[in-house]
Amino acid sequence: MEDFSKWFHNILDEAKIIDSRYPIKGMNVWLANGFKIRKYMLEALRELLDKDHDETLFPLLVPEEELAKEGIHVKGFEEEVYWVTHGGKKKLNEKLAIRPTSETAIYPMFSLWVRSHIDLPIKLYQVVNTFRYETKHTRPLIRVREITTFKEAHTIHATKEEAAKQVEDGIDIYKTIFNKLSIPFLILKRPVWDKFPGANYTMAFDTLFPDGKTLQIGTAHNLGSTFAKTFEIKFENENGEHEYPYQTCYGLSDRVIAAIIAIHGDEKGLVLPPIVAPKQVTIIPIIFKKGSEEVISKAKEIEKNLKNNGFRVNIDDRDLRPGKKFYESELNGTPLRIEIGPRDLENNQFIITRRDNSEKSSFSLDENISSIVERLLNDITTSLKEKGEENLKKRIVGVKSMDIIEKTVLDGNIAQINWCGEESCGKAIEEETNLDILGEYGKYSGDCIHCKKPAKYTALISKTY
Ligand SMILES: Nc1ncnc2c1ncn2[C@@H]1O[C@H](COS(=O)(=O)NC(=O)[C@@H](N)CS)[C@@H](O)[C@H]1O
Ligand SMILES: [Mg+2]
Ligand SMILES: [Zn+2]
Repeated sequence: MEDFSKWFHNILDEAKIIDSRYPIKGMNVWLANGFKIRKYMLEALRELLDKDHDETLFPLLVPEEELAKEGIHVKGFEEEVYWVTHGGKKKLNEKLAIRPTSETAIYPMFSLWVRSHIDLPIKLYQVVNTFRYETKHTRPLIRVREITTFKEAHTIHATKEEAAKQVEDGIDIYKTIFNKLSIPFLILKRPVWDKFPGANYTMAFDTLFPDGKTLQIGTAHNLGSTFAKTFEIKFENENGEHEYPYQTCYGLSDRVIAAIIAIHGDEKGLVLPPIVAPKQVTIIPIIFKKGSEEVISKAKEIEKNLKNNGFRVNIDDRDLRPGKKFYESELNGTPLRIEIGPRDLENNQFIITRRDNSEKSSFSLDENISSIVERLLNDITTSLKEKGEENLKKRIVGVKSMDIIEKTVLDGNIAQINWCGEESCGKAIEEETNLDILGEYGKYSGDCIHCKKPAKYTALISKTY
């Protein structure tokens, strides 16, 4: 809890996820191991999105006049935008923004593409790097200035109802991907003062880190027709009238990788859900002088069988003590480790150890090893998810009076409080506790914890990144 930050930075280094020594603050290098985890996470995400979105790619740079068009939006980002002002030695006649997010790159093109209702809906996404000159404390993967893994989906619809449905679809996609990644989450409607600049409302996914702080790991926004009006996006409906369409966008980032590392990791290192593990099984042959050829050939046979069944498997046959190999496979979060030595051959067995709960079991070499591995990997995914959800649920603590909110949060919990729902009261609560209201969370009667007026619902409040 207390030195979570030290643990987190160490593990990024020792498990070769990123190198944060790049000479620009908030910008880091993806190392091979981390890059694979990111690759497999994006593979799973694309598989979901590609069902009914088109992947596209828009330019990195946005003309200043486009960025400035939507007043509230630009207000929300003006402190964070990086600017390009020169081409070589020549001063550009118009400043170019480096996208902090891509509404202002994409929507001028929507205005060219959308003419009639038959052009709708459009559902596209891109996976790009975006840049935000974050002034709050930057942290690798958690709060970066180059957001390297920014998946942003943007959709446009003929009716308000369709747009509202799309926000729900975006939420379902995020539920599915976070469940696949065994990341526990809460879904909350952000208070009006904390929604995405230019949005009608923002639905956010929060998860809880071991240090008791919550991290917003994804958001889905209903943009209404605000941007359509600003960017002159209009369509001719069936009766030949011109209407403004309705839009949504939903995004996630490098924070998803941060959550996988932070929530499941332990003192030995990473604990990876199989879906993103660079190696899902590592075979460690226990070799002595005599009998080593049989052990190696059996290991090769097992490796071949697992590879043919689509598992990411390797044999660690380096000339190192087994203990060192165990240590490394645990540090890297490899879900399953197979040990096989001369005595196991005599007993016609092999040993499998799970990384998530260190459970060791032996199996006969005559059994179907691929179905054993398949079952164990599924068990790991499920148990990581359940353990995470259980811990998160346990950490939501009902609080009845203002003066114990802070203590509750300092103990690593999220406080659930009665709230009247008034903005002024909500902001006063945030002010007094120096915490953030995450949003509405469930129905409740009783009085508001702060102003004693009748509560409209309960809200969650926490320390946030
Ligand atoms: N500095 C940052 N570092 C890492 N992740 C970030 C950072 N800023 C935002 N994010 C993540 O990016 C997600 C989407 O960002 S956002 O501002 O909420 N929404 C958008 O930009 C919309 N255009 C949807 S794509 C956030 O939910 C958060 O998880
Ligand atoms: Mg921000
Ligand atoms: Zn109140």
